[in-house]
Order: sequence, then C-alpha cells, then structure tokens
Amino acid sequence: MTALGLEHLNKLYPGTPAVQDVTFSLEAGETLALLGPSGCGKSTLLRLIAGLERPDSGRVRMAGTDVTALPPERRNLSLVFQDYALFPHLSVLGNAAYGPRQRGASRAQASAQAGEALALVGLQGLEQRRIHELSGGQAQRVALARALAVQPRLLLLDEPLSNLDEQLRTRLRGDLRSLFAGLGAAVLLVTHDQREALALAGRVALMRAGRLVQLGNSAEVFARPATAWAAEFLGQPNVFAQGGQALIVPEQAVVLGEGERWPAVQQQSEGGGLFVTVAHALGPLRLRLSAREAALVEGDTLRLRLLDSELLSVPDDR
Ligand SMILES: Nc1ncnc2c1ncn2[C@@H]1O[C@H](COP(=O)(O)OP(=O)(O)OP(=O)(O)O)[C@@H](O)[C@H]1O
Repeated sequence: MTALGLEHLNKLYPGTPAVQDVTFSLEAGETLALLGPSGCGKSTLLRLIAGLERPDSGRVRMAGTDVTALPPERRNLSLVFQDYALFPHLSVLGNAAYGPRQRGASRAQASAQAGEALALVGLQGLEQRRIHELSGGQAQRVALARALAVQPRLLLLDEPLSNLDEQLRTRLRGDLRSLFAGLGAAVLLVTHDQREALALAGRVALMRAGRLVQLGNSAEVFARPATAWAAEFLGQPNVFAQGGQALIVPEQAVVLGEGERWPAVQQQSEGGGLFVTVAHALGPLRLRLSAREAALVEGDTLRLRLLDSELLSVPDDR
C-alpha cells in the first residue's frame, strides 16, 4: 500500500525556492533516504510532509487520503528532529508516553505503548531515568521510542544520528536497520551522510537546490549516478567533461598493469595503500590503490586500460 504520495510539491521562501516540483511515493514497510547537500531543501520537504509548513502548491497524500490541509496531529505520522527535542523534566517513560497521551490514550494504555516502544529500541530498565542521566545514544533511542509509541504509519527522521560520534553511529545504524525492517511503517530519513543512506534505505532520493535529481534503488543510484553533479556528490573522483556531456570513470572501469603507460604525477601513501593521480588523456585520473596494486607503479609511471563497457556518459549539470 502507498503510505505517502507527494504530487508536484512547491515551497518558496522569500528569494529561495526551497522545494520545487517534488513528486514521489513511498510504500508501507519501505525506507527511503533523502540525500543532498546543506540547504538543498531536505528539512523543508520533511516539514511539508509533517504538516509543519504548507506548500505553495502540490498535494500530500497519506494512505490515499489528501492530508495537505490537515494539521500535523491528524496525519498519523511521527517526526524525530535532529536535536531530539526531548522533555528534560519528564522521565524516559514519560517522554515515550507523551504521544499516546496527547492522542487521548488513558494513562495505563499510554504507559503500555511507551513500554513496548522502549523495548523495541532496547531501553528496558531505564524507564524511570531522567533525560540528563542518559548517554547521547540512549537519548537518541528515547526520541525514537517517543516517535514509535504512537504506532505511526509514517516515520520521518531528520538526521537522527548527526549528534553522535562515529562509533555510536555505526552501531545504531545496524540497530535501526533491523528496527525499520520489523516496523511495517514507511520510513523517510533525511541525511547528508551517504553511508547512512546506503546502510538504512532501500531507495535513495537525491536532492539539489529544491529539486529531485535522481530517485532509485540505493545500490543502483550509487553505481549509476544520473548526472555529473550526482556522481561527484556521491563521491566519484573521476568525472570528466566531454563534448557537452560528462564521462564517469568508476573504479571498476580501470584495469591496472596493462595497456598504455601514463605519468603518475602525484603519489601519496595512505595506510598501506597509495593515492595516485595519473595524467590521463581524459584528465587527472585519481586512483586509490591497494598495497598490491601499488606495486604496479613503475617509478613515476603506471600502465592502465579503461573498460569502455564500464564507463558512464551522463549529462554535465555541474
Ligand atoms: N523559514 C525559512 N525562511 C526562509 N528561508 C528558509 C527557511 N527555512 C529554510 N530556508 C531556506 O530554504 C533552503 C532549504 O533549507 P532546508 O533547511 O530545507 O535545507 P536542508 O537541505 O535541510 O539543509 P541542512 O542539510 O543544512 O539542514 C535554504 O536555502 C534555507 O536557507
């Protein structure tokens, strides 16, 4: 079932088209990551979906119903903010029970739903703690539990792991993936971290200056960026302008140790491996070589061949 449908959404702030003609849909049980640079409109889009902002034009549908004119509390969704926005004066249980209470559940019913949600995120036993007695990762889980306690059909997460250190992010990423898989709700996750998008979401939507540039299966979007800008944003180092188009040279297109000999103009050791810039006819080709591949560098030259079948020709929109 389609949990969320966006149709030609537009939102203009004075001087800034924050969201432009965005259309896509999200199925129940699916996780989609919204990815893009700072200021591209990710949070605005989330706020439009949540009902915290009204679009200038376009429609938001949830489970087939037009909710464009409905306030946030009537949309059957939960939003987890970047800073969690927990209530410091309430206990962990109080925070998690807040949503169900707001929606009219009895005290006992709200506690039961909160308890279930806290168990889902692995916080049993901490129900009576205050927020300031928690670690960053635990606070993040309380925010999630608070969102889950109302059993929403749609879960919106705005950079949920951005305040955590790298180690904790990696651990929570794994937890979130299995949590989402068991939830049955549609999940829309805003991030600017590509690894997070890949780890958590089946599909990725790539946004630039208010517009969707590409939307598709996560692995597919990373393997086949639709444009030169998308390729560079996703971390492809080798994107060359070529007759109005752009040529992407992915790692798997480069065969080392055979073919023509090229100058290796810059070499920098890095953790056993080697970063090399090769002065190729296409332009400076940046390669990251393993220790074994680095042995193929002969003084200041390197032989390599490009596999035509692995090269991608895309519009140059940089
Ligand atoms: N209330 C507002 N009034 C005016 N302009 C705004 C407002 N909110 C956002 N903008 C502008 O709209 C654009 C999109 O902002 P938005 O916060 O949606 O981007 P974002 O992709 O979420 O960025 P970040 O990753 O930095 O959070 C930006 O240019 C921003 O400056």
